[in-house]
Amino acid sequence: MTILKVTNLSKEYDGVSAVKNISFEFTSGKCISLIGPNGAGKTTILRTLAGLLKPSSGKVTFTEMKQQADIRLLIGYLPQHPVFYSWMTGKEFLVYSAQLAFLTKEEANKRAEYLLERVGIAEAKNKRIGKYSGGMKQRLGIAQAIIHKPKLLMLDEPVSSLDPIGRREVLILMEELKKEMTILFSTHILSDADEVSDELLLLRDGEIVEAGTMDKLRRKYQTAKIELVFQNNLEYYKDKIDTMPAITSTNIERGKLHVTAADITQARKEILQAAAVENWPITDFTLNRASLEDMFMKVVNN
Ligand SMILES: Nc1ncnc2c1ncn2[C@@H]1O[C@H](COP(=O)(O)OP(=O)(O)OP(=O)(O)O)[C@@H](O)[C@H]1O
Repeated sequence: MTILKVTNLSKEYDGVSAVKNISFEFTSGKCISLIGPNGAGKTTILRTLAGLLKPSSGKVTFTEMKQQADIRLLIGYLPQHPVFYSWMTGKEFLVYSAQLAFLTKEEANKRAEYLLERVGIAEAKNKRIGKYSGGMKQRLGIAQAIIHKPKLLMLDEPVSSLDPIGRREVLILMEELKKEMTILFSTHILSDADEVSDELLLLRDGEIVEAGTMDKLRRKYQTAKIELVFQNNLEYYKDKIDTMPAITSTNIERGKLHVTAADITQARKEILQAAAVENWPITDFTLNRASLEDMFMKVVNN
């Protein structure tokens, strides 16, 4: 079931066009990532969906929202740089946040205890937030964002500022939470998106350049890379490989011939057949798939 529908959304800041006429919709229960380089418009989209920014044009519709209902009841939002009162303990902070969300003191207490467990920081509940690690702060921020049981949780770059341990903790938490709610999060790292999201929206300069599942993207963009080392005459073999139908590009770097191709099986076949027939002096043949980051660069720079 569709939970959110965005139609022809645009946002301009004093003549700067940050989001340009984008449309998409989400099905409930999915985890969707907004991916794009710096300045692509991720934060602007999230802030607009959260009701913190007014669109210049276009429409955001939450299908579950009753007329006159407050959008904030449906959404939990964790900004890229959340601000905490570092002198408060984690528990005090959540109780305070729950009371701001109109829970009674007793309910707030119960919800805070539950969420401290849920996000895995119960042991540190009476420690001051100033003493928390980056990963713990981020988990506390997520607990605060879901204090009022929203249907849609939006996280702006939730793992970008974390070290590998903190990053792992938060990605695991997101993996668990996505069973309970729809999650939309932004990142500029494709491998994070690959790990937790079901669907991706790839942005460049305020526009959606690709949308769909990671598998779809892989099929469309992933290229193979072959590295070859020859005993001699590198240039000669480069010219030969260049003319093969499956090969996209070749270049020589530090004594190695780097070859890219869309169809790895076909490329390997063409090279190895020629090598066998003409007895090429190959001393090394390495086959790699391009990394996710290579793929990201390809999509955003297209
Ligand atoms: N308050 C503002 N006033 C003017 N321009 C802004 C403002 N906020 C963002 N922009 C511009 O809008 C564009 C999109 O910015 P936005 O922060 O949404 O991108 P982003 O993808 O979240 O980037 P990052 O990864 O750096 O956070 C950029 O060109 C940015 O400079």
